[in-house]
Amino acid sequence: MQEPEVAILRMEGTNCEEEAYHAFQDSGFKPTYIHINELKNKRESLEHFSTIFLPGGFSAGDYIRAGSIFSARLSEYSRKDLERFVDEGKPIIGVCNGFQILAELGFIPDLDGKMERKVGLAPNSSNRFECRMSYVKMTGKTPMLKEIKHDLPYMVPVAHAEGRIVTARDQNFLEKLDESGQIIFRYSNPDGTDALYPWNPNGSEGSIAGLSNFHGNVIGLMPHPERIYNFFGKLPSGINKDVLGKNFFDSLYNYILKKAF
Ligand SMILES: NC(=O)CC[C@H](N)C(=O)O
Repeated sequence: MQEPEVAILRMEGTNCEEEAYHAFQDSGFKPTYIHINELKNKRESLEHFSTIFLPGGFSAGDYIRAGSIFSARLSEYSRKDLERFVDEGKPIIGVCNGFQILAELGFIPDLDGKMERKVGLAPNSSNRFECRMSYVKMTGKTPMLKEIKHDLPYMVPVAHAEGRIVTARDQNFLEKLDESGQIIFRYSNPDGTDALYPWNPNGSEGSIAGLSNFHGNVIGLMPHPERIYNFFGKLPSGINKDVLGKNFFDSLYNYILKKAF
């Protein structure tokens, strides 16, 4: 069977593409780096990929807001292709800076399938860059992460300055997201209880760590599952915790096989 192809998008300032490349390869994907200028110059297109991944980093130096310039350029060169990708139910995953880009694009979380910007990633409440291990619990219902158990604390690294999720002022917006299973991950204390700082590293409303679009095929999360299980970020030996790492990418692979994109 041909390996599913994943496009790992990057531009100046992206810095987690290599960990992502190895993470996808370890789970059976064929990864390809695509620089934003290749989309601009039409030297690459997205339609033959089964998955798009937006890695972490400091794209465009986080100028204006983290992710805003990468998102504006993606919108200019490839918005139609990206929207078609979403409509076909293909996975688009954004980790950390990638989540910030997807939120700026209005792809997460669309409510009832309408793409509009209702979520922002603001500076951490601590007003500093937070970089450490954290714990997340799966609380949503995306069909792409079936191998991730609900309500179990998974250890996973975080490293960001603008990870505090803020939402539209409409009063029951978070309740609607919760009802439709779009709050994919929440930060947790190591014992699985609801997290306060430092286990919620940024002060996000509802300790939200990751969101999806209405149909669950576009996911953004601040934690870095691509960093935890390969030679970039091996866990200290003897840790016998559940980690969010290869299981995250294996789940995506199994979803792709079932959908046969
Ligand atoms: N690790 C990352 O992707 C960091 C994202 C962004 N540069 C921030 O600091 O919030």
